[in-house]
Amino acid sequence: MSEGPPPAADGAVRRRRRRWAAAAGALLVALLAVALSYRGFPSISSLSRGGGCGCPGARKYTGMVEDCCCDYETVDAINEEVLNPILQDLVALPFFRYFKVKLWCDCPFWPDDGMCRLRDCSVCECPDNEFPEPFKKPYSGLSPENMICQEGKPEATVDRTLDTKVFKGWVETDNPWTSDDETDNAEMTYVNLQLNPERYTGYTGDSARRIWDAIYKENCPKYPSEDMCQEKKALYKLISGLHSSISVHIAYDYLLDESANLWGHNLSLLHDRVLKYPERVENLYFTYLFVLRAVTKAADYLEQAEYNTGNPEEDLKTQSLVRQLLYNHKLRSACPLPFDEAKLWQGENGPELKQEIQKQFRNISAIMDCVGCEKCRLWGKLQVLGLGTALKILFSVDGENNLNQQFQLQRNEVIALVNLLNRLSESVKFVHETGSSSQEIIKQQSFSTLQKGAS
Ligand SMILES: Cc1cc2nc3c(=O)[nH]c(=O)nc-3n(C[C@H](O)[C@H](O)[C@H](O)COP(=O)(O)OP(=O)(O)OC[C@H]3O[C@@H](n4cnc5c(N)ncnc54)[C@H](O)[C@@H]3O)c2cc1C
Repeated sequence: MSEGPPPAADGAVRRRRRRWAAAAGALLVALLAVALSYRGFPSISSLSRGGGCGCPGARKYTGMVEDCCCDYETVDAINEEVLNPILQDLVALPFFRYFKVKLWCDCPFWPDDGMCRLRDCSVCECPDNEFPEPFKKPYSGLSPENMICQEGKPEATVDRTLDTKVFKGWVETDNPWTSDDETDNAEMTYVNLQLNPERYTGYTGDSARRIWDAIYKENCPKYPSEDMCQEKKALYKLISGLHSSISVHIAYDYLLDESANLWGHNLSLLHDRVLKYPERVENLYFTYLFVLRAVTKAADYLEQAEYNTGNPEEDLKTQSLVRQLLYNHKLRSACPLPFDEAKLWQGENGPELKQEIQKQFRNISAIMDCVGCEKCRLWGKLQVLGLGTALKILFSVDGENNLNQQFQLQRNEVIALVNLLNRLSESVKFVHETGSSSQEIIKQQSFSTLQKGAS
């Protein structure tokens, strides 16, 4: 009697094993799909969102950006080919790299916020010798007292080093959409934005959450239904789009290994905070188009503005890049009206609604003084001023929809506006480039976790 199975039976066993493997594979895929949907992943069909073939990994966002006049494909193409390269060069030039800001934490809402007091030196509890020497190096422009007050997080500190270039002043004018008085120079300092990239700072927990909660709950609640008016919906989307962009920058430049001071992309953070929620990506594109519309609407004003910093070569370059940004032929023909602001404030109660929303936005701007991390406060203030400037341009000071003769921008508003556009452009680019690959990485991670669990 032979001990092993006959050759014919051997083939049958192999076929049976293959069938079992196929069935087990199908079961795993089904389990994976359930697990992914449980974790809040969009379904495979919603991944393609009208992208044609519906294959996972295919481009996700197609068609018109909601409430805008330009589609996702055009935004991605124009951003990558035209806008991003111009903006990247522009923000590095002297005119756009120095931002005037009141960094003192002067929170009007939570005077007892320990986090805020501590970080701004009212209470300095950490002894200087707690900080390793290499941590101090990049911040040599700061006084030792300032170093003490960063709770061991030097990456959250603003580097105030400036070069010796001088500025030619612009008009001093206040922005009605923001709470800071932009004409008041007391306690204002200049910051070189190039030395302070927006990135991971370690600012998390209750303090950060409280800021976002206050912004959303009290000042721009998520629109509950289709009934909500367009203007309130737009305010929510602007803030949500800005929030997405901040999260994208944290994910783009993340401290991966603190002991080795290793920085890099954190794709799972990008996925968990932004990509997992299609609405957050949509709001990012919305905010980008809104700000782009403001920049192109103010084209004549911006073209004639003074970009003098005392460095003729760099200033000529600034002027030339500003013109390229404003009058780019590709942009003008592909996306002539990124957002149609004329549709807003048309109802009977338009003027009252505008006052209400202006007040809410001013409140949001005041909340920036409560952000308990200096660098986050810097970028929070800059970007909120940038949005306030876009709102001022689109719905100019006296409520007219057209820019009137008296319309004026402050230099700092223009700096904030262009730097905000650049931040949004970077976020759109990163989301577009890594969107589908990060989905794949997360899926593979979930798949191997599932496999480990099954074995
Ligand atoms: C003005 C400001 C600037 C900041 N800048 C930085 C920075 O430069 N670097 C840094 O490391 N940290 C920064 N932070 C902190 C950062 O934004 C997060 O708060 C922090 O990383 C904790 O993240 P989280 O996962 O708790 O969710 P959070 O981002 O704090 O979100 C809180 C809640 O808001 C909702 N939410 C999240 N995203 C959106 C969205 N796009 N649209 C609508 N709702 C949303 C969700 O319900 C979420 O649970 C900043 C915070 C603020 C308020």
